[in-house]
Amino acid sequence: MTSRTQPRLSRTALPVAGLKLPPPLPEPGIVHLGLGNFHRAHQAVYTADALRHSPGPWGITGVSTSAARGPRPVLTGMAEQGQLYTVLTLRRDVGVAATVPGVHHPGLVADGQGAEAVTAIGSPTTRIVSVTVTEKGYTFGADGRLDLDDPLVRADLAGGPPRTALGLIVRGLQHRARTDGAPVTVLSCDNLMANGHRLRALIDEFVAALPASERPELQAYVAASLTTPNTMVDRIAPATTDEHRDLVARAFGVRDSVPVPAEPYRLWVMEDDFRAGRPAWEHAGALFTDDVAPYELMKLRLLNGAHSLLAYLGLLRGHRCIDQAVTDELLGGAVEFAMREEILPTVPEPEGMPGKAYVTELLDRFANPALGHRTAQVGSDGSLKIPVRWAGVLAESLAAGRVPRVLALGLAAYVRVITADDAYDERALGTVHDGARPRLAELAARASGPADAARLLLSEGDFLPPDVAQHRELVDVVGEFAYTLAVHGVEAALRSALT
Ligand SMILES: NC(=O)c1ccc[n+]([C@@H]2O[C@H](COP(=O)([O-])OP(=O)(O)OC[C@H]3O[C@@H](n4cnc5c(N)ncnc54)[C@H](O)[C@@H]3O)[C@@H](O)[C@H]2O)c1
Ligand SMILES: O=P(O)(O)OC[C@@H](O)[C@@H](O)[C@H](O)[C@H](O)CO
Repeated sequence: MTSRTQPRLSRTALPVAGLKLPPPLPEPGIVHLGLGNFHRAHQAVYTADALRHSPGPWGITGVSTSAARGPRPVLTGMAEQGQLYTVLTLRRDVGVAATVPGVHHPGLVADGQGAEAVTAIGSPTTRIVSVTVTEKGYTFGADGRLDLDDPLVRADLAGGPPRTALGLIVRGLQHRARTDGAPVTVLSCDNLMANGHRLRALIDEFVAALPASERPELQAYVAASLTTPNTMVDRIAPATTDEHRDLVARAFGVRDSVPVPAEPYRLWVMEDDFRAGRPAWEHAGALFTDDVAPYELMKLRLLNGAHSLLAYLGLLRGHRCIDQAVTDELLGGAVEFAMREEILPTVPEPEGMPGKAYVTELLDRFANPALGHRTAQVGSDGSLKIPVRWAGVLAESLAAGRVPRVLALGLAAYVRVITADDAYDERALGTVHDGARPRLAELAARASGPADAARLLLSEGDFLPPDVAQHRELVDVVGEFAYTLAVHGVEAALRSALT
C-alpha cells in the first residue's frame, strides 16, 4: 500500500529510491497531443534514451486532449511530481524494473487552454507535433472523412480556442503560416493503418472546410512545410490501477500517482520524413524505413487483431485479463489458429520479421500475467478498432474464396458483447465502452433473434466496408455463430469454429 509518509516522486527522491536520474530537462521541441499511457511508455522512453546518447532540444509539452470535461489525473499527477512518473517494466518471471523518462515540460489542457496549445504548436521552437488520441480523437465519420456533423469539429472550424485534435493541429499550423512559416512534422502514433496519410487527409479536409478567406495561405503552408510520416508503434501499456501505484511504493519507497505499466518489448518503425529534425531515436532502437506499410499491416492485423479476438471471446469466457484468455486452452488455441491460418496469409513479411516467429512471440507477450491488461479495455471502441484490425483480413480472405471462421466468430462475439445485457459479467470484468453502442443496440432491438441481430448489425451497423458487410456467406456464418453463442454458449461456438 502507498503511505502518506513516503516521499512523493521527485528528482531529489530518485537516488534514494534507487532510480536512475533522467537527463537534464531539454528545451521544448515536441508538442504531444494525448498525454495517455501509451505516449508515456513509448515515445517518451525512446526520447529519453535518445537524449542520453545525443542531447538536443527535444523536451515534450503534453496536451491533454480528451473532449470530455472532468479531472485530468495524469496532468495533475505529473504536475505534482515535477513532471516525473515511473514506467514500470512488468516481466512475468523476475521483479519489476522502472525508468523515469523526465522529458516533459508542464502540460496543457485542450479544453480550457486551447489558445495556449495553439501557441505551443505554432511556436518556431516546436519541430514535431506528435499524436496519440485514440481512434475517436481523429473525429472521422463512418465514411472515414472528417465528421463535419460533430459539434466540436464545427465549433473548431468556426474559430475560437480549439478542443479537437484536428482543430488544435490546424490552428497551430495556421499560426505558423501567419508567423515565421517554419516547417514542422505532425506524427501520428495511433493504431490506424497508414496513420500519417490518414491524418494528413483529415488535416486537408479540415483546411478545406474553413472559410474561403482562410484557405489559400494555409494550403500553401501545408503543401510546402508539413510532413506526416507513417509510423508503426508497439508496446503493450495497459491502464494504470492502484496495484501499479502500490508496486512503485513497495519496490522503490516513493509515491507515484501516475505510473505507467508496460511490457518489456517495444518497437517503433517510422518513415524518416521530418521537416525540422528529430531526436536521434535510432539510438534508442527505433527503425527508419521508406515504407512502413508491411510493418503496420503485420502488427495491426496480427497483434491488434488477435487482441480484439481475445477480448470479445475472453469476456464471453469470463476472463478479466488478456493473459487469462490466451492461456485458456480452447480459446488460446482458436486465436492461435486464427493468427496462423486466417490472418498470417494476408500479411506481407517485413524484412527481418518472419511471420511465424512473430506469432509465437506475440502469444508469449499476451501471456504475460504481470500486465493485467483488461479484456474490457482492449474490447472498448470495437466499432472503430474492428475496421482497422479485422476488415482487411476479412475482405482479402473473402475475395480469395475463404470465410475465416474464427474471425467470423469474433464478429458474432462483438455483436453479443455490445448488444446483449447478459453477455458477460460487467461487474466482475469491467465495462466495454463503445460510442456506437446505442445505435447498435437499437438495431439489435429490431431483430427477431440473435442471428437476425448479427445480420442487421453487419449490414446496417456501419462498422465494416460493404464488400465485407454484405458478403452473403460471411453474414450467414456470423449469424449462425451468434445463434450458437446465445443458445449453446461460447465453448460450443469455439468448437464449431475450429471444425
Ligand atoms: N496502450 C497501448 O498498449 C498502445 C500501444 C500502441 C498504440 N497505442 C495507441 O495509443 C492510443 C492511446 O492509448 P493509451 O494507452 O495512451 O490510452 P489512454 O486512455 O491512456 O490515453 C488516451 C489519450 O487519448 C485522449 N483522447 C481520448 N479520447 C479523445 C478524443 N475524443 N479526442 C481527443 N483526445 C482523446 C485522452 O485524453 C488521452 O490522453 C491507442 O488508442 C492506440 O492508438 C496504444
Ligand atoms: O490501445 P487500444 O485501446 O487502441 O487497443 C488495445 C490494444 O490492442 C493495444 O493498445 C495494444 O496493446 C498495442 O497496440 C500494442 O502495441
